[in-house]
Amino acid sequence: MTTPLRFNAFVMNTASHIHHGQWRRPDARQHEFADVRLWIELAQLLEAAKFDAMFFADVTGLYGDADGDWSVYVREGLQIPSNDPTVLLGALAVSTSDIGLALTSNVAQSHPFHFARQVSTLDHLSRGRVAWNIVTGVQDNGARNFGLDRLTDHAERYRWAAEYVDVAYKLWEGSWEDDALLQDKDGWFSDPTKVHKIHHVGERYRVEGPHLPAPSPQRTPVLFQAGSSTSGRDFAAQHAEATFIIAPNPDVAAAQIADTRRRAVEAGREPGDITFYQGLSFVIGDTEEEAQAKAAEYERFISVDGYLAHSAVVDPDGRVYPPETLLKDVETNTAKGFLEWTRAAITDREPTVRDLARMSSGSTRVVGTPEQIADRIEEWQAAGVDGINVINWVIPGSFAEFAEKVTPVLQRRGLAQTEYAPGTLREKLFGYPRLNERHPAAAYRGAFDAPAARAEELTAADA
Ligand SMILES: Cc1cc2nc3c(=O)[nH]c(=O)nc-3n(C[C@H](O)[C@H](O)[C@H](O)COP(=O)(O)O)c2cc1C
Repeated sequence: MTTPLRFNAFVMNTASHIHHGQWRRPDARQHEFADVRLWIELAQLLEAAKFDAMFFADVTGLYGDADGDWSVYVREGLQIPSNDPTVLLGALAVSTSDIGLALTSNVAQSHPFHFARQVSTLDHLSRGRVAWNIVTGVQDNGARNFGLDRLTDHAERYRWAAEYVDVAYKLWEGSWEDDALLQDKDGWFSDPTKVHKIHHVGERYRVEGPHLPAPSPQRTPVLFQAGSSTSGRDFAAQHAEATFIIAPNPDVAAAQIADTRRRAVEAGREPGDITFYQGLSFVIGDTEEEAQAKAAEYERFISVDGYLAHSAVVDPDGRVYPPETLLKDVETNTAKGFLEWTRAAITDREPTVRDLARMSSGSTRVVGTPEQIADRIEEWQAAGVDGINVINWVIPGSFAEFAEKVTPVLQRRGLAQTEYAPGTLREKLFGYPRLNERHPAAAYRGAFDAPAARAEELTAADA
């Protein structure tokens, strides 16, 4: 029995997200990203094709030695200008009914009390379709935009993330009991004995509570995570319901999936508690020759400067390493997972920073007919991948073409859903409404017994 894979449209609220230079193509409309109609049109196209979610990446600054020459980002529209995906998801929530809405937010950009409230609000607005891609950030400039001197050290970023999600779990899962909200026009709006302060006191945060929103359909959003270093895998193993990887090939993916699932079991979860989404982009032709010709056409628009800048591997002082630097000589504080993947994929020699940049653009590209693309996707599924984050070349064209030509082939093979399951995003993806009992957030259900007031005190006051 073939298991359908999950398909997310991997996008960003900017003109040049991953495949830099493609916004210049005549058929590209990603430069219209500030116009909500572009996104509503795309969301409805994806929903008609039964995509599982729109997955918005996001960053809070510029890559590389942005305090040096950062003109490349501005020239290339490389994630600047960019708009906030969290705000955009509100508009998409009211323009769709079933597709998931995933946003990326890093732990330095928003206080967890405020972020938890934003997410609960979106989960209410979308009737339970929000997901959060937990990231720790990758940019010195992105950190300096929030008062830090530079990007926090890699290991410390994950410790920070652990406290951040702890605060959010307490607010989402523990502050309000399930039957606290009454809305009784003859009595109380909510039962004060069932709404609790969380009194979080930690290394980075002190949060009294209670959570201001009443429980949303999912309470905790579906939890994605992106980060593939060993620290990233440990974090994913403990917290993620789904993790986003961009492995260079199915063998490297299989090894990472097995390792992360092993860590999940060590963390008290089950191997199936965590799913894996591989990032892939597609060049589709009715014939192999047509696909190859289209790939050559995309190559014509590629911005090498953009790829080098985006994969900017910076040294601890924030200086971008020269492209010919051997990766074994690189000491970086940013995304270590990409280095590990490059070194796992290129084993006949020591790879360089240029190899990493080239891999970022090419290794995830699948070129062929719809049937050949479906064959490749089956190979990734055989490696243990549960879903695909579809990376676009052009918006909306890349997704329109995938939906028209590849999705029907996948559906015929049982590799893509033909209908949405009922319920919230978590129910659609995993078959149950709340985080399961093995997730650390579950420990906070009923954990705060100091109600706003004791029932007997209130009864007396009421008398
Ligand atoms: C596939 C993938 C996608 C990522 N997307 C983002 C993103 O959209 N925004 C962001 O700030 N960081 C992103 N990151 C990096 C994360 O911030 C991560 O927490 C970390 O800094 C790098 O992860 P690693 O060193 O564990 O691989 C991504 C990392 C990976 C592997």
